[in-house]
Amino acid sequence: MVAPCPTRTKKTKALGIPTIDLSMERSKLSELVVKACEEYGFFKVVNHSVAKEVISRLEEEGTEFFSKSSSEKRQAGPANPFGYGCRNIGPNGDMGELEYLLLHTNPICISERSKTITNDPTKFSGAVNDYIEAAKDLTCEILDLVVEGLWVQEKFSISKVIKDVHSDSLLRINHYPPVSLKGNWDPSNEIQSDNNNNNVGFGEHSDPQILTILRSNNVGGLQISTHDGLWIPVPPDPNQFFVMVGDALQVMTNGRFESVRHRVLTNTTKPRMSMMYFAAPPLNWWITPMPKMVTPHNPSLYKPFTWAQYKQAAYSLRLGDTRLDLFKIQRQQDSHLAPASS
Ligand SMILES: C=C1C[C@]23C[C@@]1(O)CC[C@H]2[C@@]12CCC[C@@](C)(C(=O)O1)[C@H]2[C@@H]3C(=O)O
Ligand SMILES: O=C(O)CCC(=O)C(=O)O
Ligand SMILES: [Fe+2]
Repeated sequence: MVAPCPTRTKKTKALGIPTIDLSMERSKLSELVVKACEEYGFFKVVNHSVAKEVISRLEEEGTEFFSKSSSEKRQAGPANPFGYGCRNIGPNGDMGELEYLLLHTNPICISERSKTITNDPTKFSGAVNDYIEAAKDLTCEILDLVVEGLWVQEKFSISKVIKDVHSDSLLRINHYPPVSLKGNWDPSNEIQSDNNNNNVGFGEHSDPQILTILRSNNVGGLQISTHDGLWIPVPPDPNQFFVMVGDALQVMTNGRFESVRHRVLTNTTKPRMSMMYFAAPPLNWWITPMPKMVTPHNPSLYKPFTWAQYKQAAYSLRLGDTRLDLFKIQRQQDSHLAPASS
């Protein structure tokens, strides 16, 4: 038997994460974006136009908030689903080694929620709103490239649903304190560990939305799963952004893109802080494949559903569940085959 060589596998795969330079010529750029979405559902963007100061202001607000005492932080919670959450993820018993702030991106919601988060709500909401605007612009730029690269009908736009005032996009700031390897193992809790006994900060899942824009400090832990089920560690890069295909974009491309499954393992010595912008349509928006993605040879794989229906399904399930299965159209693929003889 030939044993696999773990170092080699890790190195080769780490190099495999696509990096896309947004300053490139547009037609080549859209081609590369589509290729990365098809192959990994994940890529890193460099040469984006988000100002460093917009990133550092949100980072400072996050650091200040998470350094408060537990009782102060709990005043902004519990997360149901918005607000401060600690270890509980979602309503169905999922747990992770993290604490977080989950916010709706509507400016009125931000301004109300900020009052429970900090003594200087104007400064906090200013930093959050500026970051959201920048992340939204980056998302729209990428979605326009997706549409161009797929050669879908002229004038078709996914970015317009993200810009809609009723968009249901979210912002999450995650903080993963360092956790020693199995150090505080407690038989009563539900924290899982991977095969190497690393603690799971945020369990395996895909994001339900259209696209996620992720940025973290210089502490690693994020891993993505390839289509063949291998976990690839993503080296952190605080000045750049990572882009993830979500379930809704999988449907819009009729399965040509697949949402990327990902997870976060905790570091043993350093705290990780990450910020995610989850780009979503308005609640009443129908999620269906784009016109050119459906042909007689390539019929729709999914029943039509609204974003509200999909969210309801997501919140009724566990973090790691493949919720899109609920909306798949079952076709008799092998109907031309003779029934198996008994
Ligand atoms: C366990 C859960 C947390 C989650 C809602 C869910 O029931 C399943 C999806 C989870 C997720 C993953 C991406 C970000 C997030 C905010 C979302 O929209 O879906 C979270 C939800 C959450 O933390 O509330
Ligand atoms: O914290 C991270 O790096 C990723 C978290 C994540 O996947 C999420 O919040 O959906
Ligand atoms: Fe995620």
